[in-house]
This record gives sequence, structure tokens and C-alpha cells, in this order.
Amino acid sequence: RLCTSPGQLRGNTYDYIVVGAGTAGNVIAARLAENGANDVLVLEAGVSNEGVLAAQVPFMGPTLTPNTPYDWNYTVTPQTHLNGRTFPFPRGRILGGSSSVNYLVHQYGSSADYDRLARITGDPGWAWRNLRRYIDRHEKFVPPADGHNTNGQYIPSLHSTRGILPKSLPGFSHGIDARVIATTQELSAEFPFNPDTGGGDVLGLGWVQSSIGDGTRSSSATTYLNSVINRRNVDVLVNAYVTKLVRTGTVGGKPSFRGVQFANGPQSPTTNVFARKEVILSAGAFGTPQILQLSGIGDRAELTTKSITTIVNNPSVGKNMSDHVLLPNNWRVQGTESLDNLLRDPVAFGAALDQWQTSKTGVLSNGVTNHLGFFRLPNNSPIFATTPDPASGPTASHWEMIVSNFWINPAVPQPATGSYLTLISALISPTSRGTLKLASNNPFQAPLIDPNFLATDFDRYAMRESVRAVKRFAGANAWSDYVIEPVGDLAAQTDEAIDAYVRSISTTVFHPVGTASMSPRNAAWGVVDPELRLKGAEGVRIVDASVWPFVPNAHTQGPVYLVAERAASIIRGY
Ligand SMILES: Cc1cc2nc3c(=O)[nH]c(=O)nc-3n(C[C@H](O)[C@H](O)[C@H](O)COP(=O)(O)OP(=O)(O)OC[C@H]3O[C@@H](n4cnc5c(N)ncnc54)[C@H](O)[C@@H]3O)c2cc1C
Repeated sequence: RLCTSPGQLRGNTYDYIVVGAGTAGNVIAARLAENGANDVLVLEAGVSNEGVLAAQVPFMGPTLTPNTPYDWNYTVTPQTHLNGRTFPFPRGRILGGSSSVNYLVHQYGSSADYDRLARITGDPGWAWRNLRRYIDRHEKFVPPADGHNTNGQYIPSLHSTRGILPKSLPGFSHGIDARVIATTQELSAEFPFNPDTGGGDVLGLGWVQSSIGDGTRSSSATTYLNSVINRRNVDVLVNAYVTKLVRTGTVGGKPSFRGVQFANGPQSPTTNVFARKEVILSAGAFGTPQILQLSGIGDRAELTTKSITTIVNNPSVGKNMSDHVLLPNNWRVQGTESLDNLLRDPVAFGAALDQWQTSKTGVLSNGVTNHLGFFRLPNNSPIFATTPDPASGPTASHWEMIVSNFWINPAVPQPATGSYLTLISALISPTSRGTLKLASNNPFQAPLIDPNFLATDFDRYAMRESVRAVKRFAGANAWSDYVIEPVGDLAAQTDEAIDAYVRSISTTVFHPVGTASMSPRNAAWGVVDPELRLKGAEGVRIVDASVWPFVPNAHTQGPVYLVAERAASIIRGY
């Protein structure tokens, strides 16, 4: 049942309590609740996704963040290596979490990411050959909104049509699609066509796959949570802001945290609920380490400065954050086939929305890109003389290119006139690591989020070379009668000038991970063991993006879904 106040709960004790009805949390809740013998409570700080139009219409996804009621509305600390700039760092605060507000790209990453995860944790169960099995129950490949012939745009045998989450190829074609594909032929050595990353081979550029079915967003709320929400053994409470885990005793010499405290807001009374079996923390890469630290689980030196009594001293909590850096590269282009006028003209947008509401088709049934690709720096790049290759493996990537048929630039508003092409370049194998720290012991105060972007020579080198590469892409003959000129400092040529350009507008792709990292069972570092149990404590598991020790070669919802599916199997005991 969906509950809106604590008084509606069936009691104060459940078998499992899931903190955060986000991407991973809803997988856990649904898979546990499929067994009618399990009594499950899900606590979510945000509101219901029901009736939120922008959470249904794919192209409107970007209007859900930042500065809305569906976002935690975080801002990063001043970024030392980005001219001291700050910028928003969105996170979904709504049933479905970030899967309800994200940009819908749906992929899993490189097989090397999972094999590296298995190596790091010492658990072969995280290797690709094992994890890929979960694709079968997770995804449900469906035709695109426009019903076009998808031959050659993906490899059906790599996908499942039996899972729970509808996904599809682009449901609206753009004039530039043919130019993108032509460039993969013209510059095939540098930008080869990749027919499908679903088998774990990410290198090259291909058609995007998105968490969209019937022209509508698929989130963990519309799929996993909806599949169980009417069951008698599930309570889902919205507006429930978890303030800390509550220690309930000592088991096997370790502090046990089977209690969860929450409140509606800073002025509201707190309520405690208890788990007979386990608490599963799925509050995301920022919420999870924040709650851990508020509960006295973290670096003693830091907790003491916040007047929090340390119960589990673990300096790894909130450290090791990695994320993809986003650089929006814009070109001015000919004609009117870009979507810029649609975004400027309320009448045109209204007509597109009418079409979506009538038939779930048209430009709004699509996400923000039809093509993206993953690429490596050349093996003989001088940077490898000083930095070991940080990619997950020789078939994994260093950077990504995302093609958009309109102006995207979080740092610079859309110009009032003109048509644009955006080739986002993103750093995929960062060596910088950031932190999530408490600002105070007030659970309602936003944490200090420092992704520490571009702190290393490698990261700056890779971004610089990605700028040169996207310029080669846009310089192909396929674009010669379309692209007019680069916008602003994208024209830079020297290392110094390109670095200055990168520093001036880079931000996040919204993929933070690693703040409650998995590690081998007995390792002195890390926050959870390979079965996702909180180290040094009892009764708690963590299942969300924070357990990924490094950011994979993918937009992160897919890797989070696969980890959550395996976690559910581990918790259920098969
Ligand atoms: C704007 C944006 C665009 C993105 N685009 C893409 C994309 O196109 N493709 C892709 O693959 N990935 C994308 N991502 C990233 C992807 O969505 C995330 O990596 C993934 O959803 C994270 O899942 P999670 O379960 O770790 O956290 P979330 O899905 O964020 O879930 C955490 C949940 O916990 C709740 N919570 C947090 N703290 C508390 C608390 N104290 N009490 C109660 N509840 C709490 C939150 O409200 C939220 O519902 C994007 C993310 C954003 C924000």
C-alpha cells in the first residue's frame, strides 16, 4: 500500500525495511515482496511519482531537475580544478528516485567493469558472465514509439523481452541521424559503428537504448514498485525522511542497527521502526553515506567534529566518490532541423505535447540523444608514460561522446536565436576521487558534496583529447553542409586554451558512485562486503550506486539495476 503518513503503517516492525524507494530500493522491495511471507516497509523522503507529467514524458525529463520539488537540489562545493565553480548536482527525490528524473539512457557498461568488480571484491559472482543473467529478468525490450524498422540498430539476441522494465530504441528520428551514421563510416578507424553495447562491448558509437516503453518513461517506480504496491505485505511511506539508523543491540560482538528513525521534516516528531531481518539502505550515493555518518558510522575524526558519537569507526564512509565529468561542446548549425526552436516556442511545444498525450509519439516520446559512443585514448598517448591506464580493461573506454540535436549546456543558457549541435564529451575512467561529508549533525542540512573533478593529470589530459576528438567528428565531410562554427572557446587549439575551456564549463553527468564501496570481506578499506553487508555492524545491507567501487562504462542506472537484482537474490538466498 502507498501510505502518506506514519499513522497508516500496519505497525512498527517489519521483516525488511528499505530506506529509499529509488532505483535500487524498489528492486529490493519488489523482489523481497514477491514472496508473500516477507513483510516489507519502504521509506521514501520524496513524493509519489503518480500524476507527475514530466516524469512520464521522456523529453521533459530534464525539466525535473534542478530546483524543483522532485530534486534534492544539491550544489557541489567549490571545485578547485574548475575555477572554483559550484553547480547543481541533481538527485531524484520522488518514488523511483533518480530513475524517475534521469535522462533515460539505459545500458550496462563494459564486461570489463564487472570483471574488475569481481577482481576488486574477490567475489566471482560479480563477474559479467554471472551478472549478465540478471538482464533477463530486468529488461523487456519493446518496439520504439514510432514503430520504425530497427534492423541493424541493435542485436536482439543480447536482450530480453521477458523482464520487468520496458526499454527501446529511439522513438523519433532526427535529420542529423544519417550524418552521425555516415561519420562512423567516413571516420571508421576513430569512430567505428557499434551495433549494441548490451553484450559488454562498449567501444564505438551506436543507437541509444532508453528506459522508455510505449513512448513513456520506465522508472523503478512504474515497474518494480508498481508490481507489488497493492500487495498486503508491502507498505510504502512517502514524505518519510530517514534521519538515522537506530542501534538495537549487539549481535556476535558487533553493533546491530535494526532500527530506522524518520520524520516528515525538521519540525515534525520522529518515528522509529524496526526490522526483524534486515535494514536495506538504498538512499543513493549521497543519501546512504549521509545516513551512515548521522548514525555514528564513519570516520571517527570527522564525526567527532560534528559532535556525533562514533559507533563504527570506518574512514571509508563517504570517500572514494567517482563520477563522469560532462563537457558540453556546442556548434552553430544551418537550417531549422535542430530542436532549438521547439524549446523556444511554447506553441510548437504545446503541439508536441498534444501529440504525446494523444498517441505517445512524436519528438517528446524520445530522450535527449539518439546516438552515443565510448572511445579510448590511443595506446601510445604520452599520458600513459606517467599514469597506468585507468580503464577497466583494454576493451573499456576513457571517454564518451553523446550527440544531441539542440543546445545542451548546463553552464550557458540556450541562445535566443540559432540552431545548434551538441557533442557532449564525458570522462569515463576518472582517476580523481571525491568525498561526501556531513556539514553538521543536523540530518536536514545538505551534506558537503565534493566530486573533486579533474584533480589529476590523467583526467585533464583525457578531457583535452576528447575535445580534439569531438572536433574531428564534427569536421567530417558528413557535416560540411550543416556545421557552421564552434561556439565560444570550443575553438581553442592549444593545450592551455583547451584546458581553460574545459575548466570553465565542465559539470557532472550525474553518475556518482563509490561512497559506500564494496571491498573484499576482510579488507581494511571499504564499507560493505561482497554480499553488501555493512562492515563492522550487523543487520544492515547497502544496495545502491554507492557500492560500486568505481564508475563503470555506462550511464549508471543499468549497472545499479543489475547490482540490485543480484543483491535481491543474495538476500533471498538464491
Ligand atoms: C538528472 C539525472 C540524469 C541522469 N541521467 C541518467 C541516464 O540518462 N541514464 C542512466 O543510466 N543514469 C542516469 N542518471 C544516473 C542514475 O539515474 C543513477 O545512477 C541511479 O538512478 C542511482 O540509483 P540509486 O538507487 O543509487 O539512487 P536513487 O535512484 O537516487 O535513489 C535514492 C532514493 O533514496 C531516497 N532518499 C535519499 N535520502 C533519503 C533519506 N534520508 N530518507 C528517505 N529517503 C531518502 C531518494 O529520495 C531516492 O528516492 C541520471 C541521474 C540524474 C539525477
